[in-house]
Amino acid sequence: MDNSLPLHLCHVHYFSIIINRSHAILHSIAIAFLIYYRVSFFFQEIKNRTVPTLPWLLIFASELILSFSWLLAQAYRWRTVSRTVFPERLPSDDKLPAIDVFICTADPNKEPTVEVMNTVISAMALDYPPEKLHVYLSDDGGSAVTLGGIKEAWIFARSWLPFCRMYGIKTRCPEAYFSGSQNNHGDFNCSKFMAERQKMEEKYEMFKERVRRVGEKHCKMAEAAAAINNRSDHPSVIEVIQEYPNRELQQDEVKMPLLVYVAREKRPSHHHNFKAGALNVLLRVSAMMSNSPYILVLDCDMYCNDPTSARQAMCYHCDPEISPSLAFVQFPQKFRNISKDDIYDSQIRSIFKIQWHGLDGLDGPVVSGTNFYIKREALLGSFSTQEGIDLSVLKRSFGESNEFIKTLCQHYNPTLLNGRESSSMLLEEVKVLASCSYENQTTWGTKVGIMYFCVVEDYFTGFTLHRNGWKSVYLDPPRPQFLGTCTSNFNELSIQWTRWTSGLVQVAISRFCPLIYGPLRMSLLQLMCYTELAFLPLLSSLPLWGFALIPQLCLLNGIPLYPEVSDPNFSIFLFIFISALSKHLYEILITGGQIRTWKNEWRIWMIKSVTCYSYGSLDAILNKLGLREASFVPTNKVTDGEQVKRYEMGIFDFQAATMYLAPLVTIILVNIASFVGGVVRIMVLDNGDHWKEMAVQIFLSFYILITNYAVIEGMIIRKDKAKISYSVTLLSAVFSGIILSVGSAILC
Ligand SMILES: O=c1ccn([C@@H]2O[C@H](COP(=O)(O)OP(=O)(O)O[C@H]3O[C@H](CO)[C@@H](O)[C@H](O)[C@H]3O)[C@@H](O)[C@H]2O)c(=O)[nH]1
Ligand SMILES: [Mn+2]
Repeated sequence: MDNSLPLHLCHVHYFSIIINRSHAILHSIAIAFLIYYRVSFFFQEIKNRTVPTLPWLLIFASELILSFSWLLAQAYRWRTVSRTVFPERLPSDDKLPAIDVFICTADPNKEPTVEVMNTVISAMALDYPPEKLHVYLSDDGGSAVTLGGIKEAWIFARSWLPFCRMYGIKTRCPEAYFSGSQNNHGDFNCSKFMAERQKMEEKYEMFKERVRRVGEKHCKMAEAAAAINNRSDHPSVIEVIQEYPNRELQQDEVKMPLLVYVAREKRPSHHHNFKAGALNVLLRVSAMMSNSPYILVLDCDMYCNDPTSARQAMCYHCDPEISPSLAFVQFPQKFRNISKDDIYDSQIRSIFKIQWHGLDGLDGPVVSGTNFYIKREALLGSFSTQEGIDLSVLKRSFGESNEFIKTLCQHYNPTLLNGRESSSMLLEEVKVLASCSYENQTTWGTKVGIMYFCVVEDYFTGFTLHRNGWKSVYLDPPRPQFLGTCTSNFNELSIQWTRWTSGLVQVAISRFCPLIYGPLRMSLLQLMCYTELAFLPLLSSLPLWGFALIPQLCLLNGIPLYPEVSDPNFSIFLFIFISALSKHLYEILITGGQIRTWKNEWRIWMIKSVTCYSYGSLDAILNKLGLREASFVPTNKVTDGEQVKRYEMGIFDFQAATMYLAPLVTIILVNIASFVGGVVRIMVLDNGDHWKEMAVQIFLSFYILITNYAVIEGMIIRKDKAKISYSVTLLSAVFSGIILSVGSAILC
């Protein structure tokens, strides 16, 4: 390696910085004018006021909250960067550090085994020395189907890995490779390659067939055993799928990474802490078996799409200058099933294309659940330098296992895998580490490992790491390193976002609230970003409810809340509106989006704010009051053909729980009523004199209606299965009637 050449480069986006900062200044000035306009109302004498105080106050509160949220979000725009790496400059293979890959799965019914095994195989096929790669699959379902599946995966991988290595295959997830287009054939068109490929494909089909049969067999057995649900009640099962290297390799033998199946013990009496709990078990089990200094975490549906990600991440972890404070390298979540329209913003565009790049210019992105290479030491600490540290202190933190505590010392080398006798001892020890009572009276999940506090373990773990002074890096190379399946229907999306927002708000309203827990421990800008995320659900849902109801109720009752069109103050509102829309459009266009992306993002933001963000916030508040328990319902990865088709065609699928639809439809009905009512009122009652005063409110209703035209269509025009059902519309009509009458009585 030539030491003079850097392993990576960081590009600061100066142009964006100039635009962002100038825009932030202009927009702030406009907001200041708005506040002045609203506040001066309260200095008028009460008898001169033409508008009741309550609606004025409410709409002002909505404007303030939204402005505050906007202000926090400016931190992401302060210093945007992107990065390039040079993996070819890494030291030779024998000097590379080892990596453990953690893959989590929870339910073979929602997470098809073949898909999970594709992720496992793609991870085994990473372009990294196989003796330095160890793949662990955590099965929270404790399912025989998954165990059977992983054994089949091992067998298939024995032929698949050499094939990929030999022909330099880039797409090493077999399903993606065989279902892909011609460009997957690589540079090899020779007949030998084609014949090999054909053979591989047959083997892959056989593999799938065998996995399917394992599934069927298990299904029958479970039926026979009266379908005892042992998902939440079973002992731990840990199996090394192939012991390696427990003997000398034969010359022609394929070098394979270590593959381990781990189902931790589950008992109804013990809280299992969802994915965070599973990852902490893997942290302990892997410490005994391979104890690699770096860990790649993957969701079961996120396969490695480019085998070079490990080397790319090592360009940072192996750089002695930044490595000491670097906790993890995060890759974006990307999805293979994003449609052109992406009506639900399933790709979470702004997070992965804008916000994380912004954080990368500060102290680094938030842990994003999957696709990150994290340093074991960042999660567990390292105790080599602190000699004389009391063993009992370590035990209080890490639990009773002496063997595990040994692994925390630097330069510990797990040797237990060698030899049959020691390996059965090892399996006994790891069973203890995977038992559900192991963490009792320890600091697992509170101080060490992945954090338990909320269901967004990723956000909270990232927050804790940054608060402890660690940094992170965001790497978004042109070829997606990992590809997953996104939620592509409204119901799943709502479930997922309700879970996320509930977790985030849980942090926001706790003692870990970034505003209390963060200051002095991290930079102001980084803190603003963590605050923005934690409060996002509240800061979007509250004002959006305000904007969707207050001006409308006032419009129906002839109360103006905004300046007249001819009033100079009108331009403040006009400016803020146009400034917000055009800045958003600018951000989308420079990151490769299109105008329709812009339209879709506005719509889904409005929809999510009044549905899942609201429910998530409520859930967190009830949780805080002790009225509800946190839950982590994994998303369903089994796709329904019709739903997929609708998503691809950009048609909303309203086959969702009434709970998610009702607020949305109610708001639309209120807006239709106020728009029609407002216009009629002005035309008929006021002979058209008052339109100037009411113009903004009429426009607001109109804007909400055209943006959400899809909902109106689903309610009135569509006849298909996925339209909004009459019962939902009827229920919402009742709600909107109540809102209109009670609201008018209170407000006006
Ligand atoms: O009790 C559980 C629940 C889930 N999982 C696994 O966690 C992963 C993520 O679950 P998924 O249902 O796919 O949730 P998503 O909403 O897609 O996950 C996002 O949000 C989660 C936090 O809510 C993060 O953990 C994920 O990494 C992130 O991709 C999957 O591999 C699951 O198998 C478990 O291992 N145990
Ligand atoms: Mn997922």
